[in-house]
Amino acid sequence: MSTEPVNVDEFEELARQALPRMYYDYIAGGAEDQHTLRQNIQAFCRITIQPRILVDVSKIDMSTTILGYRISAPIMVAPTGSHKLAYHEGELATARAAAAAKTIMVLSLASSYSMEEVASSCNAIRFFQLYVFKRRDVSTLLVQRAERFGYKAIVLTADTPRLGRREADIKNKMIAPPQKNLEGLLSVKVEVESDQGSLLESFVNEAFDPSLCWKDVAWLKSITSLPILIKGILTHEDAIKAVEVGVDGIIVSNHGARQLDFSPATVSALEEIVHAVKGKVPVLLDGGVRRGTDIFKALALGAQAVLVGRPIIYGLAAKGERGVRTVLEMLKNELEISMTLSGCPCIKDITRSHVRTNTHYDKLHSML
Ligand SMILES: Cc1cc2nc3c(=O)[nH]c(=O)nc-3n(C[C@H](O)[C@H](O)[C@H](O)COP(=O)(O)O)c2cc1C
Ligand SMILES: CC(C)CC(=O)C(=O)O
Repeated sequence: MSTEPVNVDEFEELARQALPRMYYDYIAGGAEDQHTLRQNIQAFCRITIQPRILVDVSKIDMSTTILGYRISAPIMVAPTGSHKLAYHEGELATARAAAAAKTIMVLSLASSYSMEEVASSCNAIRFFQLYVFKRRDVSTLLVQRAERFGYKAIVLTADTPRLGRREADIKNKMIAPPQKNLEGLLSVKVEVESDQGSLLESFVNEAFDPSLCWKDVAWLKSITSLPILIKGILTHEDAIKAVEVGVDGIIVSNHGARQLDFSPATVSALEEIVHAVKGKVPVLLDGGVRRGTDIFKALALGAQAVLVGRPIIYGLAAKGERGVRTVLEMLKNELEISMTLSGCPCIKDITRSHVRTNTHYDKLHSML
């Protein structure tokens, strides 16, 4: 029997075997009771796909355009920090795999390799994810470097005024991994007692700016000409505000359930956000995407693309660059078969009527 993984979930077990416990727990874990972590996956399971038959599906075109950039399929690499914890070539390997898959990589500010090193290692289309520090001058400098080194958009992560309570990291006394982008600018070392729990949490709580608010989007716009996406939107109220302050895109995200436990599963928040946005800016989604059918469902509910977080790191930990390539290929292949079997030759053919959410079934059951 082959031990090669046949789906994305199987990479998680390989990664678990390959990684020191502290790192695996950090990557896999969510906040507190991890309720939202489970719901991110389960909410997809409550949606059914309504296939159409007798459609010519001899050619399937998964390509799409995000902020004017053509990608081979609506599957992007989510920003996740510290890829060297998983594999020595870290984000350099991830970026090469994203380039091979002809998709967009969102590089985390908290990357192990610097944004300049990643830029020169591949020709992937790259966006840069930003955290705003109390030291605004540092964030400004990072944005300017990203623009200079060919990053095509800024993804402002807005759900992290402080770090969520990740109990495994507290128990493991998770380290604060080095962040190459901050070298010479900001130290990740914090003054704490040695038995005080997660050092990453201490760093974030000391360095990130919890006063960041809507008016600061104007500040961000004043320091860059790049398009700005806001990551971490979960309500229609905030989606409307984001459009009002003039962002160029929205990422529906609960940070992989690592911040506020009991925040909604992202796919269950998607539709109200799509309705609120009324097509004015693209809406993307991340959280719990593990199958091509998940991607199909998110697109049917109005997302323009999805981003994938943990599976990319699991691929990296298990098999380096080849692992990330395989993860992206698996998701693409699965999306292709989902589109074929549901009668959708192109991305635009996937519509709201191709899925049902469980509310339909609840209604049906109450009628029976
Ligand atoms: C190990 C890890 C590190 C992360 N680091 C960042 C980060 O630096 N910036 C950020 O905006 N989001 C970060 N995220 C959140 C991801 O961008 C994304 O929202 C989440 O992983 C999506 O859920 P999924 O892992 O179920 O695909 C991180 C997630 C993980 C698992
Ligand atoms: C806070 C960052 C350094 C990493 C992050 O966003 C995460 O661990 O979820």
